[in-house]
Amino acid sequence: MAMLDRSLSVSPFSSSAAGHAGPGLGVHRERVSVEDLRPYQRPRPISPSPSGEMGDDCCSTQLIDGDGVFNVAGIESFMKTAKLAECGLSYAMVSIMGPQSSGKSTLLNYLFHTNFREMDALRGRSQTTKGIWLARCANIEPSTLVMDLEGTDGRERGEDDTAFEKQSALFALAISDIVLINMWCHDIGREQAANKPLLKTVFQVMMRLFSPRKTTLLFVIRDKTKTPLENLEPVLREDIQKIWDSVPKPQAHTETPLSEFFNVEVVALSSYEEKEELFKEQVATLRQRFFHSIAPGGLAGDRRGVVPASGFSFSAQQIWKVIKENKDLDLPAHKVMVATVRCEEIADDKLVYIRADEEWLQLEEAVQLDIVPGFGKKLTAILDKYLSGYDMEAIYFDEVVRTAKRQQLESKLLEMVHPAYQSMLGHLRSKTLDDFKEAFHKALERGEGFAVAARACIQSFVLKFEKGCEDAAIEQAKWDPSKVRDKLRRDIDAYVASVRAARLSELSAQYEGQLNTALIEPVEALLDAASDDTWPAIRKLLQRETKSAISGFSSSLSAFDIDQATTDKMLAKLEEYARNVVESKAKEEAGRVLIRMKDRFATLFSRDSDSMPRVWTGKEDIRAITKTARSASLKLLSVMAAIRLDDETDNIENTLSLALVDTAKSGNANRSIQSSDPLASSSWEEVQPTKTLITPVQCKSLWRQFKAETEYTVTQAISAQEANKRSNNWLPPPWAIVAILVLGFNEFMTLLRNPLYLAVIFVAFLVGKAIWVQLDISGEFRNGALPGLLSLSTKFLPTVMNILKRLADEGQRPAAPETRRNPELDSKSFRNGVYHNSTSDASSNISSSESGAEYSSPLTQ
Ligand SMILES: Nc1nc2c(ncn2[C@@H]2O[C@H](COP(=O)(O)OP(=O)(O)OP(=O)(O)O)[C@@H](O)[C@H]2O)c(=O)[nH]1
Repeated sequence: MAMLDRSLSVSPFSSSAAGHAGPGLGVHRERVSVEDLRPYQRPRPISPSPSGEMGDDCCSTQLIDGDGVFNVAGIESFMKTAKLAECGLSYAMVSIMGPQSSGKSTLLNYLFHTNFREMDALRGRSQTTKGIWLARCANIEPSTLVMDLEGTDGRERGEDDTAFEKQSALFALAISDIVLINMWCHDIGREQAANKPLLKTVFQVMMRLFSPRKTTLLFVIRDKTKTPLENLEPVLREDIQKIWDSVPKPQAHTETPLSEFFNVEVVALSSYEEKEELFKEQVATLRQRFFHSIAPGGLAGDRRGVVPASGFSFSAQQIWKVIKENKDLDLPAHKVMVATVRCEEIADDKLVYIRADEEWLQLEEAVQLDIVPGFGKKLTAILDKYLSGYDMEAIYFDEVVRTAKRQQLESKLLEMVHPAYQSMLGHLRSKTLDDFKEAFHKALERGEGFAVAARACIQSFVLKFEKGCEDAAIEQAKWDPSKVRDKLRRDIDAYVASVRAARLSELSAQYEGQLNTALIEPVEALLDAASDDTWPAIRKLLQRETKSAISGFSSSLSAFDIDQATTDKMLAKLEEYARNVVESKAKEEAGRVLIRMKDRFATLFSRDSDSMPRVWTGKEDIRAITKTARSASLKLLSVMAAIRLDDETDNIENTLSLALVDTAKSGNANRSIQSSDPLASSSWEEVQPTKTLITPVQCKSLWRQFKAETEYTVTQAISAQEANKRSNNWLPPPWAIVAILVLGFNEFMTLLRNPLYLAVIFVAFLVGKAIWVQLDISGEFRNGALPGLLSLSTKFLPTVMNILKRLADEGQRPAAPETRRNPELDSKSFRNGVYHNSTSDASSNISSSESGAEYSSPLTQ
């Protein structure tokens, strides 16, 4: 009753309405404007359009038709026209119930300046409002929606058809903050009051709300009589209480007072038909109570179950659906359900909008191609736009639901934009890597040490990458770029390793080349001059060059900052390379040993100690020369037979010498030794197989081949020597000379006694010598005796004739001073019994020297 008392105390009609219900009453006087207090000019009743809408300008629609069908299209259109979605929670819902043709629509139109259809008074009382109509009140803050319900106890539906009445009552209670109960003044205190069944229905359906919110029931007493309201109100409240008490309640609410569910307010209005002006004034005053109705202390009941305006359409549909299905209506659960659906819708809208967002599409396209400066800020702004949009739209929905849906939206948004972020990081990574490569190469070209340059560049570019990541980061997510950074580090490290490997390889190649130059030709020369000092010299050369290369290589490696083990390994490799160079060269030379041996033999055999070609005159000891030359060749073979880089000693030379040279000397006397031939083996004693270049067997074979191939030279030399001897040995043997002297003593004495004979003999000698030279008798017989005789027989007579003719010519020619010969010249040009001019003399010299060289030419071959 305390509530009733309080309500009554604030009612403009509770005390002052008695007797003189006039304007100026009520608690909201200070907010009343002149416009509001001015009696409202009743709008002309209008007829609903076939679609159920009353017109565009009045912002109203039929929410549920007479058959209980919800007008989804109508309410969506109404929501847009009334811009309801923008109201958030700042709106109030008012509905009116009451008997049919009790002036409900008339009251609403005057109270809220709406255009609900009213009955034409001239046509008599019949049902004008069917179903439930919805309109937006004009010029009331906050936005107020009003529902005009179909009248109760109408003749049109029949006495028993109360299903729609109950459904619409429940619907109105579920969504309204204020429910106006329209009743005739004369029904108060009457047992058969017209609105008693209505109130019963209201209280019954209220029980079906699982957790009802407190609704304000504003009883509007129509056609107020002269009885003051303070007298009427207790009677009315008594009636209400009786009805409440008579309503069957669930166990939980048997003792629950009416005030638990309802704020009861009462107003009384004069008759519109009889006291229209007064009616209007009272209605204008009542209108003031609807201003700021949802503020604390306002007319509206508690706002626990209110759904945000943007969810009103969906909420109303769902409530009506539940009511139609005759299920219990759990308003808190309904509120959560509406919040869930609406927040999802809002979130889905945001996703759809962002996918078509021009700014986002441009950013997404740009980041596919290259780095986008300020990517993080741009994307943050885009995401923020849609997330704040969501927050604004969903702000009035259940916080738990709203937050959960926001998180879902954020996750979806982040999932959608994450590939762009990844793409950005990808560009950053590849750009950083490219820049690193360029800077690193430049640093190396400038001559910076490899390790120093690598360290500085890595530090600088990883820092750059991290700055880029910071630029790409968005505020809505803590995305971790460490994986990409790690990949970049791996790529950089791999690149540095590859450059290091290439540089080291170049460096190795450079020192290897240096070793090749320093070793190959000198080793070849040393091996060519095979002697006892050959391998010590090669060892010395190898040590010197290796030391030099290792020292250079080692200092170059220090710039690479590589570990000691690797450095040692590389140095050892270079050292081994140097050794391999020498060994390879030795192997190569060993492959040509036979040629070398022959060359050496030919050189020593065909040239003397002054390197002059030998002329086999007959004085040379061919056997000794051959032996010396062969020994030298054998020396070559023994030097080439094995690699001796480790200062090792072996017995190869002795073995070869014993087996190949001394065996021949000892001849066949040592047949038994031959049976244990030291060369009948494929390896040398004390020499590792890897160090063996020519095996004993190969040596033997080579020697045999060498001997066979040099034998011809020796034979040629011997032949030449014998030929020379023959050509120079024209004197008869000494015994013949002695015989001649003894036997020819008488003839000699005769000659001495007669000098004329001497002259004749001298002339005969000269003629004979001339014929000898002219005929070149020795030359003719060179090709054999028979061809020589045949040739001489043909040439002899003409030559003799020629000589005689010349003598005759010389005898007849007078001596002339200018043609006198220089006796000195004559003596020079007369050689071998014939004259030669100076030119022929020169050619004769050449020919002579050539003929002298004829003996040596076979040897030099
Ligand atoms: N006596 C009386 N009649 C009124 C009053 N207000 C309106 N009327 C008349 O009652 C008749 C019905 O008015 P409506 O406003 O259409 O009544 P309603 O309750 O909306 O009617 P339904 O929508 O058919 O239920 C009209 O002829 C009005 O002129 C009033 O205060 N007193």
